[in-house]
Amino acid sequence: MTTVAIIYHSGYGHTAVVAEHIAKGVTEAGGNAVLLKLESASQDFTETLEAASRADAIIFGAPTYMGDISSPLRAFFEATSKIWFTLGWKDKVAGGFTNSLSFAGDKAHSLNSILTLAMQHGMIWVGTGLAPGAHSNSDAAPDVVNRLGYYIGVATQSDNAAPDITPPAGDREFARLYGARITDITRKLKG
Ligand SMILES: Cc1cc2nc3c(=O)[nH]c(=O)nc-3n(C[C@H](O)[C@H](O)[C@H](O)COP(=O)(O)O)c2cc1C
Repeated sequence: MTTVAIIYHSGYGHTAVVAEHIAKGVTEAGGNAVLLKLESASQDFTETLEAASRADAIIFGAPTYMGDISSPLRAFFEATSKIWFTLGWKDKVAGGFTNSLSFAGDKAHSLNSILTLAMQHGMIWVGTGLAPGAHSNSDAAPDVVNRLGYYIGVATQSDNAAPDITPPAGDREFARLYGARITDITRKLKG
């Protein structure tokens, strides 16, 4: 079975909702989703590194804080340097997601941080593979998939409200489709 590790941080629960919908997509596509939540920048990453190394694909996610990925994911990235020395994750499939408050909010910078890490490891990056869901603000209703128009990875937006109601349905569906896409592509590549 195709195993997809989803390694993410979420300070207030909104990015966790996105991670859970990616996992749903993985499962629905017949894959084995392994959700690995990072708690802090100073935690011991040993078990997460080992679980990631066992997976066929790794999807990294974090909220955008101050225009970049939050510090636990950055610390985890630095902890992958020993794996980088041996190119241990070369040709694993990779993807990324981020959530933030603003519609833009410099989320592209966070996705590029994740993409850079994946490329340093020689991984095979999978973008969203979706057309933009909206071409104007008036089209960008909460139930529209890819309403922010992202291609590198999944970008979602949550309001200052509880994570059971935000990010909205279209963003959750965007995440679910991405999990399924990465599972299908990984299966084609790895057999
Ligand atoms: C320290 C901090 C910095 C933030 N910086 C940004 C930012 O640069 N852009 C943005 O759109 N939202 C920013 N936000 C808002 C968060 O991205 C937003 O609340 C998001 O839903 C948090 O996700 P989480 O619940 O998974 O932690 C910031 C929030 C915090 C706490």
